[in-house]
Amino acid sequence: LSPTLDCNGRVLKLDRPRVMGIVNVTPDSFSDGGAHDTLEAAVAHGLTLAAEGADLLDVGGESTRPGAAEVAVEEELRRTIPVIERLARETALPISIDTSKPEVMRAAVAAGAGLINDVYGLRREGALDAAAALGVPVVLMHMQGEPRSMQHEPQYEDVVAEVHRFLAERIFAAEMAGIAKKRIVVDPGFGFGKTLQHNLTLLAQLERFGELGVPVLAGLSRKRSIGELTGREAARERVHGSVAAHLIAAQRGARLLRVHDVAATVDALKVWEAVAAQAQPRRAA
Ligand SMILES: Cn1c(SCC(=O)Nc2ccccc2)nc2c(=O)[nH]c(N)nc21
Repeated sequence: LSPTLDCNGRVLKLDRPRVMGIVNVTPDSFSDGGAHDTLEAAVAHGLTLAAEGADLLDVGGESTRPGAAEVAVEEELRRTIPVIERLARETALPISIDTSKPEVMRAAVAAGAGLINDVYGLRREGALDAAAALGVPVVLMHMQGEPRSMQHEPQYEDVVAEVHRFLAERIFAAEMAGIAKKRIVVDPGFGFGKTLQHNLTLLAQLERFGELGVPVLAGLSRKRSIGELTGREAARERVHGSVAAHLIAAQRGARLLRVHDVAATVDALKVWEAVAAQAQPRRAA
């Protein structure tokens, strides 16, 4: 299986695990907080990630941290569109828009984005139709509950089965809305309504999601679970744990990895690729 995604003219080959670099355009992610500075800093960061070897860049204007407040659509547009325009001009990389709002999807694709990354799985009003009309690939992610409340004692009978069923349903809904299966990527949504144990079970059984017949994206970078396992309080001190987790995800079939630390992840994947290339199954004599 070596699918390719046509991201608004920029082709993303999924013949091997690819690295999605995170470009947050939220004032809290840059010290100054001023709009212009935030824009400049976000663009500079995106270019740095491109230089580090990212295969695509994920631009997001609304923090989806547990308990985060909703951002108005005008504010989300003000943050993301200028960054997407600049990055689309200054790099040849596919750019994904991290949003759940149809208006932001439309404006982002018009500005040069070629992939919709929706943590809400296109469940907002009008999102499915907007994504279908835009004709770009989509990432459908699992979330239990809402960002505000999802981490209040999340519970599952069988987390893998329930996430698997949700993703199968979202694939079906997307296909019914006119989104071809070859334009769909799924994602178990690490940290979105999951305890550490749930996240570990999902990672250990990540191959299960390959049964859905579409590429799998994994995003564990610097998340709380990594912090809990390593005892690293500060997000920027979770690089090593994040690289380990994403290597495991790659070994268990993930073809897209959403990361902050591109250079470190690219190096780890190079080592893994070299060994994986060795272990080609011997042809029957
Ligand atoms: C937009 N987005 C996010 S934001 C949450 C985050 O990074 N939290 C976080 C980051 C750093 C430290 C602590 C928490 N996570 C995913 C994901 O896992 N998959 C897909 N497809 N998109 C995603």
